[in-house]
Amino acid sequence: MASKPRTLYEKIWDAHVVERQDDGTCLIYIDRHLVHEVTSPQAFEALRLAGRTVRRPDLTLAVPDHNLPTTPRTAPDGTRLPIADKQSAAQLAALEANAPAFGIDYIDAFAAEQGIVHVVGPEQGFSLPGTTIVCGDSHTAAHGGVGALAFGIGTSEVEHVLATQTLLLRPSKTMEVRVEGELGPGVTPKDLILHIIGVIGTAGGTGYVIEYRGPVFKKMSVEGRLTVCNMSIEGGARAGLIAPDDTVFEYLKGRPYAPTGQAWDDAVEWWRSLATDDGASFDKSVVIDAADVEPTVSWGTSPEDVVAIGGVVPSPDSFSDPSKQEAARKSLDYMGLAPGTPLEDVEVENIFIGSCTNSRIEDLRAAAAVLQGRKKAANVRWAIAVPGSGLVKRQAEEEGLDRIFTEAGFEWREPGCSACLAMNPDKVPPGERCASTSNRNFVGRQGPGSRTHLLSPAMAAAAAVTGRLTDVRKLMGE
Ligand SMILES: CC(C)[C@H](C(=O)O)[C@@H](O)C(=O)O
Ligand code: SF4
Repeated sequence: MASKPRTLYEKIWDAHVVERQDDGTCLIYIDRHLVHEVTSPQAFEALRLAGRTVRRPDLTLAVPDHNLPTTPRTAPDGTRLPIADKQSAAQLAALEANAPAFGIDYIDAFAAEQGIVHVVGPEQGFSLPGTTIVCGDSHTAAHGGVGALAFGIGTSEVEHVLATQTLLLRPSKTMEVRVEGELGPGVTPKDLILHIIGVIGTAGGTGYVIEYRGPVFKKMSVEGRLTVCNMSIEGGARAGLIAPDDTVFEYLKGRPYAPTGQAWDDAVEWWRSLATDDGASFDKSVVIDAADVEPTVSWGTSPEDVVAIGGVVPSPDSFSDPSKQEAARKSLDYMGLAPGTPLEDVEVENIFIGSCTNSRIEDLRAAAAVLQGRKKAANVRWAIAVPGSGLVKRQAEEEGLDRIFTEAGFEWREPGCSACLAMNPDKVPPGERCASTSNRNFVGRQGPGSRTHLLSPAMAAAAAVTGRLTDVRKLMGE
């Protein structure tokens, strides 16, 4: 008898069930565990107190990112500079001590490979198709871009995975986001995922794992796929993933943690078999026409508060749901915006190009293409470009992108989470706006009182040049 058609998610899930309980809860094997400094100290401490070891240190990789300053980490004479903030320093020191104590691979703050954990995983070939990947971090969904089932976990689960290499989980429902057609010029994967979240809402994916399907994703680079999957959590989903294909295999081949020789060939054969079967059904399906996606920006304090750049700040009354009306009123008050204002009239004082959503080489290239031969506007006080990893930084420097950024008036920084969230010195001052390529525009996200507008790297570069939110297509080909 032919087996029932299954989705990509179901195939990965089934391949990792260690034990299934009567109520449907499963003990799931975890293939890869990424660790950063913020959510790991208590987990390691708990292991220590219980006298436990890490079950599979070889499947665990640690790297600092959130608390690191992005200014130079060493003095000109090579001395390592101290971290001023006490809590940050303590968390970084804990990771630095815990990794060798528990025998875990550790990329330290001074290594060329250091970077944001979600940039480092795929870049090192640690994140592989068909694997289960966890990290004590909500944006772990990013790794779904290489066809992994990847999701964020809490600190107590970090401890559980460290100790057992397994997790107790209930299966998720399946959701398909199918994008038909082709994205237009100047419309990027970031615009697409902002648009998708605008359509489904921040609760649209709750209880689901999303599979992004359709011709747009087949043509999309790995970098773009990581951007899309990264923000699945902003649509409420547990994880997001895209079927692995030759684009992914070519990207991963030869990377340090990727399999080699016969093991590589065997892996590719299995990876090819993971695509959702014809006839498999999803619990929910959303269809998006790529032609409807424009360069998109956020106006409020939730990632679903998005509008095409040619649009206006919406009126709270335009929402039918009374709680959304109230939320929109509060958002607009916080953001200092009046309904009806054209987005292109909104001035920005800060530009942040970075974060695990948009700090890969393609993102920097897209921003640099807009900035080439141009300068930031006089009202733009602070503009920073923060590569997602030391390897991205080096590649960008080899291509001369750092000079394009600095000549345009940007600061060229060391890798880290930076101004994505206010856990390190990179902050947006109260009341100021930031055109930001990150993934969250929550109240206070980039510093107390900061006002975030989410957008793509090309759009952030356009905003830097004009000092206002700007349709990048107007600057293209000029
Ligand atoms: C600090 C960390 C736990 C947090 C997360 O889980 O995502 C951070 O990375 C974020 O983006 O808000
Ligand atoms: S870059 Fe931002 S979203 Fe990504 S892990 Fe760091 S803080 Fe979280």
